[in-house]
Amino acid sequence: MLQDGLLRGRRILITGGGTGLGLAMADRFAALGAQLVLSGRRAEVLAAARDGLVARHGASVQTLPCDVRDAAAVEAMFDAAWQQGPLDVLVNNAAATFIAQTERLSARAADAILGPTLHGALYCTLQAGRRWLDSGRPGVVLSILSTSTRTGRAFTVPSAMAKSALLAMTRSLAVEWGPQGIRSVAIAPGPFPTAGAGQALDPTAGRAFADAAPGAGAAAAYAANPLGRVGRPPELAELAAFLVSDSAAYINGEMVAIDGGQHLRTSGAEDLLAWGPDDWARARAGRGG
Ligand SMILES: CCCCCCCCCCC/C=C/C(=O)SCCNC(=O)CCNC(=O)[C@H](O)C(C)(C)COP(=O)(O)OP(=O)(O)OC[C@H]1O[C@@H](n2cnc3c(N)ncnc32)[C@H](O)[C@@H]1OP(=O)(O)O
Ligand SMILES: NC(=O)C1=CN([C@@H]2O[C@H](COP(=O)(O)OP(=O)(O)OC[C@H]3O[C@@H](n4cnc5c(N)ncnc54)[C@H](OP(=O)(O)O)[C@@H]3O)[C@@H](O)[C@H]2O)C=CC1
Repeated sequence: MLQDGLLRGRRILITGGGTGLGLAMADRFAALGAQLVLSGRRAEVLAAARDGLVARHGASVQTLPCDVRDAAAVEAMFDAAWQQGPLDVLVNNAAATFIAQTERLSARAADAILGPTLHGALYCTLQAGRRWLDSGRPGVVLSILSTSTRTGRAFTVPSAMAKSALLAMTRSLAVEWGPQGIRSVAIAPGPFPTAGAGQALDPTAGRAFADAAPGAGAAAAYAANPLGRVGRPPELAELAAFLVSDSAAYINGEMVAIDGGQHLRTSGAEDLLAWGPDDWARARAGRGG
């Protein structure tokens, strides 16, 4: 249990902060006293997240709709955030993925994943880093990656590539920006049953990526995990709160996996090797394509 008020007064921008793991982090950071800046493409999703955080914690929450694929829009978002006060922490959480046979990916499909996941996180990191360096302020960049950075992952190749590149960014900036008081850290989640991940990774409804309680469709996913379950978003949020806080002041350039040890056994995607053409056709149809 982290100490009350651990993040009091810290201003933290979370990309993709209106849903899933981003919202779980926002909730925990707010409970620990942080002021939040939430970004994502959908203004109405951000507004609903802000209303909930205000109701639950009386938190200070700024919402800044932004498509992180657009470098100019990212710069404008950081200008708007900094106008209300300097940020202390950037959480690179926004990302996109879907399962697909790699040889069938069009260039647009690859870019739909690389754009937000890799370019978006880099654009945000550059904007935050420049402002911290110019003002001599310390800062923390926390990037939400994936255990694919350790295992690779079949059928989600652009996502695995983007997350691995961001791990390289985390390690490189730890050295380059560390002397100026800017820490770079990362979390590699295993399967956490958010709505976004379910939609992106399990279009055939419950085969491999099911909801929190073990059921028939989820049996394989649970059996694959040494701890016999998927992750709970508040567990990841607790780790994130620790890593961005001063309690982790000597952690720099490190990635922490939170997956019950699953990646030591499987990347999570091997079951898809058994899929035949009908399975893939159903998966494509599941997204309306
Ligand atoms: C089942 C086993 C899995 C094992 C899992 C193990 C452990 C889990 C590890 C998980 C690691 C990472 C997880 C996550 O990132 S979860 C977060 C997921 N959240 C999101 O993806 C939210 C954002 N998503 C989106 O915005 C969209 O879903 C999308 C990614 C599709 C992007 O939308 P956009 O509007 O930009 O894109 P378009 O619809 O215009 O499409 C662009 C091109 O991409 C092609 N496409 C789209 N979907 C698919 C698909 N499912 N398969 C193949 N191709 C796809 C589309 O056709 C366009 O290309 P073309 O113009 O050439 O047709
Ligand atoms: N859940 C899981 O099992 C795992 C998740 N992860 C990582 O955790 C993070 C959160 O995922 P999760 O919460 O599950 O999924 P979500 O789909 O809920 O989160 C993705 C968020 O990113 C935002 N986003 C997507 N594209 C853009 C864009 N172009 N510009 C700005 N924001 C964008 C979405 O908001 P909007 O659509 O409004 O823009 C959404 O809030 C991601 O980095 C994911 O890769 C890693 C491993 C496993």
